[in-house]
Amino acid sequence: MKKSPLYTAYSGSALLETPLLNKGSAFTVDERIAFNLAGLLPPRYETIEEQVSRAYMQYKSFDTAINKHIYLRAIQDNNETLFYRLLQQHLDEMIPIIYTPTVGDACEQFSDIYRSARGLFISYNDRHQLDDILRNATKRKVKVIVVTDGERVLGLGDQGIGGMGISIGKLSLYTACGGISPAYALPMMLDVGTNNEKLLNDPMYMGLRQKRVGQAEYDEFVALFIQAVKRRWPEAIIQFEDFAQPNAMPLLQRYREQVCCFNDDIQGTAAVTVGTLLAACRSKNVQLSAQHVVFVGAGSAGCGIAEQVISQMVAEGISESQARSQIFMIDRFGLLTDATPGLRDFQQALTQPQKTIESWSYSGEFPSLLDVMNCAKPGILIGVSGQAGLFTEPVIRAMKAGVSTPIIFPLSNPSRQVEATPEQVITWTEGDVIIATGSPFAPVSYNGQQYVIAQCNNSYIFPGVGLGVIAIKARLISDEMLREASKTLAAASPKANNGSGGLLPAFTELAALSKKIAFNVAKVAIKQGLALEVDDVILQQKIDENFWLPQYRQYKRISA
Ligand SMILES: NC(=O)C1=CN([C@@H]2O[C@H](COP(=O)(O)OP(=O)(O)OC[C@H]3O[C@@H](n4cnc5c(N)ncnc54)[C@H](O)[C@@H]3O)[C@@H](O)[C@H]2O)C=CC1
Ligand SMILES: CC(=O)C(=O)O
Ligand SMILES: [Mg+2]
Repeated sequence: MKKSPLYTAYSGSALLETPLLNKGSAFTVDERIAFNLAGLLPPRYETIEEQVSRAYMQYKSFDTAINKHIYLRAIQDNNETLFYRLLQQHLDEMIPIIYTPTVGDACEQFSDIYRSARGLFISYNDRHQLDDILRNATKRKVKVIVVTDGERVLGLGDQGIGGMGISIGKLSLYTACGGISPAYALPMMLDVGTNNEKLLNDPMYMGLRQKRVGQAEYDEFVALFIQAVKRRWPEAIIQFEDFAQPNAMPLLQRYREQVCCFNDDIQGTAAVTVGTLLAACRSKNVQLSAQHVVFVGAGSAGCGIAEQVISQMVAEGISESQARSQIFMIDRFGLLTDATPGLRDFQQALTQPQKTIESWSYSGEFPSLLDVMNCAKPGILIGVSGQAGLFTEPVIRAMKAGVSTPIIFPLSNPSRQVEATPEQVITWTEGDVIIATGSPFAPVSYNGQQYVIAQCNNSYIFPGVGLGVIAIKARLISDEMLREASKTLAAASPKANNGSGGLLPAFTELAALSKKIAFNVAKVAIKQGLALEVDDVILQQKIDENFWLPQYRQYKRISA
């Protein structure tokens, strides 16, 4: 569909320096005259396809993933349309560069590799100038904000201001896979200090050089931030990303009824994991509600997934207490039971009664992961601990001894934090396994068979949810909407539908999948009274209209 012309007052070098508007060598002869660009560009006019060819050639010349990341980010900061066109054409190859695993390195090295401004950095010291700061944003019509405080970046711990890398990466996927115009997407970083000594002692570190502020100051700061966003962009979605466990759930509970927000690590991860589990169970011809499920890492992601697994089991017809009895949460000190001290509220609801384990054989104070494998005989094992190597050979072999075709999801990111590599899991189960990981892994060959490794990552969920919410201006994001996203994902599984192919659709199909998720999620929002009613035809039209594509528009000049 050809877009209408875009009217802009920018011209000359200001136009070339505005990434949302810059077309570089693709400015036409007429535009070069109309916008005072003559002489500022090499004479030859180029199409976006020609620009993509050059950019890809340059991209290929970099040897390391981090240098490729720096190069792609430079294009993004220079010409967003070209960046997304390049990404669209090489999605499989470039997603691991702009997102996990390489984004983890980019967050760790954020200050070292910093090049140019993007998004908003809001430091605690600026808490009384929030309205001014939000007014300074280069984008006026913001519809999606990804905000982090950098305290738990992937499985890499406190990265302070480096968390901005993850906000940028998530929003790149919102655009590349969910069609959200980059003009509407704003990454944000709340800088409240860092407890990472390495960063505090690093002369290059660009964030506040102090320990994180105390809880009362923190809560007040976040409250001021939420109020300021509500004043400036009342309809914007706020995606909380990579907040540490003490703040993730409390912030979600505090704000989810006040603003259109969600926590990606709790809710997005739950939606993608339950969707992938449903696909796995379907392809194995079993019910999720018949499984014992073990989680390693009873944090934001683990407890978020567990609660959604319980809802799904109840929807399949078992009682809630039965469903809870089938969930085994393991953290640093072993299985969580009602005798485990110091648990948070959301963990307490997921403990096993001590009396359940009375007949178990174990030696420590609480059963270890290996004990749980031997005694609970789970069909499903999920890793969300952020700790590499926890799924050891004895653990996987013990699981396999208790069940045929175990479902094993080591979901921690980035790749180097994975609980076990797909190759290890496939070898130790002798190839009889259904596996998905959080970061991308290459297919594994075992005994003459190729195993495609599904990437169970919340990036399958948030672009579509965001698109649906924006299309109908939903007021809030409900659990039911996220459950619908999960169901839509499960229904798109090639393996569950055809008995072969990947457990999840390929990333290259994510744009089409996001539109389906958007449609279904929007319908639920309408049904729940969270958005104005529209019929299906109009709804589809709104989704299509909101789906931005990386193509240049013709520019017309308006006087400043
Ligand atoms: N695939 C995906 O889409 C997603 C993956 N994740 C990954 O999950 C991991 C955890 O994220 P969150 O739950 O938000 O963090 P979190 O910090 O809230 O939870 C991690 C939990 O693991 C526990 N843990 C640490 N060492 C352990 C050990 N040796 N044994 C058992 N438990 C241990 C911690 O005590 C903590 O409770 C991260 O690596 C993150 O990258 C998170 C969100 C989405
Ligand atoms: C994928 C994601 O959100 C995480 O690892 O934190
Ligand atoms: Mg995250």
